[in-house]
Amino acid sequence: MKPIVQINDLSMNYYTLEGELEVLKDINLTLEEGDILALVGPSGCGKSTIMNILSNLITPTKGEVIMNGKIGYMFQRDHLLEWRTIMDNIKIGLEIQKKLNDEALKKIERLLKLYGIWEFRNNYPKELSGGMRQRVALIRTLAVNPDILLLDEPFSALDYQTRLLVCNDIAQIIKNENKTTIMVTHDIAEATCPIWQTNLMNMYVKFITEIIKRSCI
Ligand SMILES: Nc1ncnc2c1ncn2[C@@H]1O[C@H](COP(=O)(O)OP(=O)(O)OP(=O)(O)O)[C@@H](O)[C@H]1O
Repeated sequence: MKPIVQINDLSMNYYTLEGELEVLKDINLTLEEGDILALVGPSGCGKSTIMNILSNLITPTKGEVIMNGKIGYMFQRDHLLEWRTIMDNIKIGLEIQKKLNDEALKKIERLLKLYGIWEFRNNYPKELSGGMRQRVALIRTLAVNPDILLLDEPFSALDYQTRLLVCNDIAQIIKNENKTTIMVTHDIAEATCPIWQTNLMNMYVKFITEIIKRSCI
């Protein structure tokens, strides 16, 4: 089977007035469809740098990244527009891409009903809890039908208790929708949350140990 994500000998150096900063060195990995990759490491170890390279925002110093599919990006904060209803927030990506057709609307309806947001579709973001808002943000990302999900610390804006719940919640949705996912977190507990792990049969969680080791030196 053709890998959906392939990273070959990826290195990234930043050049600043203070000199050269080597952030990533010779990273290699392959993801098949449905795999989940957790990039775990403390602040400053290069997690956002990898995500920026994967989403083509910056060019690596060396190596190549092959993404065989459409990318959906979910950020730390939900970035819901407070003046739009939940439904209008979810539709926004499709509106921009001019792909808001009957099929897309049916998909949104299915996701909203399945993941407990349907009753809130005409509410405004401020009327929802932090966990629900994050679920809405994920549904908005899924609505444009991405093949590869990039999640950048998706739970870090939530309080600890909500985080535990939402992590399971989001993991379950991603598992159900069978999306190839790359998640950045500094929290090992988050990366190993039970639902990611029970998925070991058809998905797996990898740790980029090079990053963890390098940043702990
Ligand atoms: N544009 C840049 N120019 C110079 N140095 C940078 C640049 N972007 C990031 N860095 C440095 O590269 C290192 C890795 O940064 P990066 O943001 O990728 O880490 P991170 O693991 O995502 O951190 P955090 O968890 O705090 O977001 C840090 O030392 C940072 O200061």
